[in-house]
Amino acid sequence: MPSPKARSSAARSGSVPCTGGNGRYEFISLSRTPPPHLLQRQGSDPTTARLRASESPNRRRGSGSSTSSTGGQQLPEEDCMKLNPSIIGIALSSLLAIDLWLSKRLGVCACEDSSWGSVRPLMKLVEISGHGIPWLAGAAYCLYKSDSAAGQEVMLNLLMALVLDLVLVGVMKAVVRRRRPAHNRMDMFATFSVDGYSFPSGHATRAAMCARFLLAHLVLAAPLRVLVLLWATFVGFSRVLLGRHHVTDVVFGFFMGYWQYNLVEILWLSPVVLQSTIGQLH
Ligand SMILES: CC(C)=CCC/C(C)=C/COP(=O)(O)O
Repeated sequence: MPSPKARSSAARSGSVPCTGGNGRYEFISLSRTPPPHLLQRQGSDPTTARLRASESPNRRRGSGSSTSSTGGQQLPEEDCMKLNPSIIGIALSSLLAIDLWLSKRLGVCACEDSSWGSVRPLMKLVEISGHGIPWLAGAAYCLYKSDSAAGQEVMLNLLMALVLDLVLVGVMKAVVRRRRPAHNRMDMFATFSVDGYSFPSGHATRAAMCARFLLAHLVLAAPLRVLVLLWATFVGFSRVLLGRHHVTDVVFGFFMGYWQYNLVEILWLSPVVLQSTIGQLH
């Protein structure tokens, strides 16, 4: 019998124990060609037959060209690479499971019968405050009413930012196609077809982007700055409470909105650029 130490070192080195003709255990390597007397017996040994059956087609074909060295042993590259995706896969599915569980637990305003169903109307008001239509209409109205060049510039760029946000979120939703939580009631007003999808939360991206925009260009008083930050956080949180989104949709949405504002700053439309563009059009 091999000692436990020998057994564990065999497992590490990728060899399997099998009995030789004299009844003693001999170790054969899975990645090396075994001696002929063992090769003959492998077909009849159930353990080795199973292991051979689970070998990759490349290895079965005897392809020795694609190898990498691990601990002195030559292992096929594909075996080394399989390890990482499985670790990432396990981490991702664990995160997904936690996300689903947490989102379900937090969806306390998903319908009137839910545990916090009585505050659903309030949550829906918060939802409207982060909806695209009031923001687009508000920015367009302020642009129309503004009589200073600086005010018009800011409002025009806010409009551009809102349209950019709708486009980027729409593309992302269409690519990822994550379904909304099962407990969500699809009773939102004015939605695009991609809003049937969940990832990322459009309200969260808009809230994060608009909050940065307001803090940078409009709101100066400290209490109002705090209020803007609280509003953005609450808009994101309300998405999960209403059962509209998973937690990860909102967290990603906040990051995406924050990053979108950087893009808005890069693409900023200045009056000089606008005038020269209009001049070229004429
Ligand atoms: C019709 C317009 C102009 C915007 C749609 C806004 C909307 C309904 C986004 C969906 O947000 P969530 O992804 O957070 O549910």
